[in-house]
Amino acid sequence: MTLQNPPVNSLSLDFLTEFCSALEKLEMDKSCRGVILTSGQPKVFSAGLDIMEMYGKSPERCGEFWRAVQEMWLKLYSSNMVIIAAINGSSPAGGCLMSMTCDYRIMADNPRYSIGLNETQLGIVAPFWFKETMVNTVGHRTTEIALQLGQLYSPTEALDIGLVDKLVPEDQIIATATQTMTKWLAVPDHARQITKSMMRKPTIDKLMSKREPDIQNFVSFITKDPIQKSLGLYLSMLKKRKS
Ligand SMILES: CC/C=C\CC/C=C/CC(=O)SCCNC(=O)CCNC(=O)[C@H](O)C(C)(C)COP(=O)(O)OP(=O)(O)OC[C@H]1O[C@@H](n2cnc3c(N)ncnc32)[C@H](O)[C@@H]1OP(=O)(O)O
Repeated sequence: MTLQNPPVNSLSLDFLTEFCSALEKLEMDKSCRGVILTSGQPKVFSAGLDIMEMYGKSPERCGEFWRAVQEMWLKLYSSNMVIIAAINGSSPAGGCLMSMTCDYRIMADNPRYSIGLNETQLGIVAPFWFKETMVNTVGHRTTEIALQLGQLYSPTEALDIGLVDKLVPEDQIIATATQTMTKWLAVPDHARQITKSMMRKPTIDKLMSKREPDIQNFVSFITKDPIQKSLGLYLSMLKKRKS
């Protein structure tokens, strides 16, 4: 699957809806046992959640958006398929979350790229299921530091902490992902799927049982004046950096 939402694959409501429906089709296709997730945009895997979906929007729309974010995470994290992330560009926040839901992460070895959950840098807070996905990936202490600082890691740093599994030159990323897929698909599906579910189920069940309160919590947090102000400042910083 190639992410195509120019310019930076930000995760808007429309894009998330389309992504989930494409993933569902693959999930139901018995002949499809694995997916390589990559970006069709230069330099960026995904810029994370579309900030415009969280800025100046009605509570109803924010709620609809957050449900789609939850759906994307649930579909990816609980997939029966082998999902390999070929991270061919920067992958902050929601982009990092998406990568962490995959079974294996291969990142292009380019020091200009970065990956991490940088929410606190925007004045927002990574919800419990973002946090738990990271704990499940890199452990509790590293997550605590990473989340409080809103740390973005270079590919080498990400490999050091286990946030990605392998670095390769960018032009070898798909070939490496394909070789890795062959190895993962050599394991009998049922045994691998039961094992994957055993590892991830507690986190998935937790969100499933708290979906509505999680949406309410997001809406009440994101629509607060100081949070809207922080997002506005961050957006203008992004635009200024460009000029
Ligand atoms: C209780 C729970 C409460 C809250 C939880 C909410 C959770 C949120 C998780 C998130 O995912 S928040 C999003 C965080 N994302 C970021 O901080 C990434 C910001 N973007 C970048 O750092 C860079 O754009 C990039 C490294 C991804 C790519 O850099 P570059 O190739 O130089 O592109 P530009 O910076 O020039 O960006 C092009 C264009 O795109 C706009 N843009 C970038 N990111 C986003 C985004 N996430 N949402 C919306 N728009 C984005 C950027 O402003 C530029 O727009 P122009 O109009 O100036 O072209």
